[in-house]
Amino acid sequence: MAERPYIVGNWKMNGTRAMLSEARAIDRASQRHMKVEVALAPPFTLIHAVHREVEQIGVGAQDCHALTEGAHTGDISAAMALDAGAKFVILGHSERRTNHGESDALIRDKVAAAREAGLQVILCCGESEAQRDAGEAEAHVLGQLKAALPESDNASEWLTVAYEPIWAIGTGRVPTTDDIAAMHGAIRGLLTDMYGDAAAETRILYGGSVKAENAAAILALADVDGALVGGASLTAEAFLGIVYAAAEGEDERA
Ligand SMILES: O=C[C@H](O)COP(=O)(O)O
Repeated sequence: MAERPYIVGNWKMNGTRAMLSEARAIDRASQRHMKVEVALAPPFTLIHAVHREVEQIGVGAQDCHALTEGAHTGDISAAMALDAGAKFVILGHSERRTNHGESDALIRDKVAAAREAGLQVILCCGESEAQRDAGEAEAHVLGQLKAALPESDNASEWLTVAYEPIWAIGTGRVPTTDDIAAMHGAIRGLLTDMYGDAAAETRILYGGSVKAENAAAILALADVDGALVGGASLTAEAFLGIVYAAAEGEDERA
């Protein structure tokens, strides 16, 4: 079991400087709950501003290019994200895979680029509703991870996995706790096969319609080490409800 629960807010394509007050409020409140690690991934345009605004929480990017520099209009390299204040990058999110046609091979290259630059990686995986209905969810998710991860490396120092069933993202629908636990157990098994006992330290987040109301039940599951939160990370009030649920869970376990 990883040391502290990790609650990460992914602002997606939301946020202007007016939202810095939300980041500040999240940061200040999180300082009173040090048993929980909290981070935000704002859009590229706000990484530097959020980094300057906060004292405690981590700041990350939502994507990076697989190359270090060059003629790639509109793209951002891992080193640029790091320079702006990011300490991690979310890679392989289903919205990148769907909207930008990102393949497992490209995501593998991006993971390598992020590591080379010194960024931690939150690697996303998740099945569609059709894949789950066909009984292919686990094979699909494990296949995504195998395709994107290096085989001989101690990943626990830089890797976080986020399991996000596509059909649960932004829909208000959440898998059963049994289904979440089964998938997280399977992911832990794969990481252990790949990286040995150190895989116990790799955090596996759940993402998909996490809110204050369902966070405690999800975070209490075996092999769920935190949450990747979209919509409910856009206001301090909603996001902190999840942070507080994680903190209360830690208090109960203590
Ligand atoms: O990255 C976050 C996930 O896609 C979850 O988004 P959501 O909390 O809005 O369902």
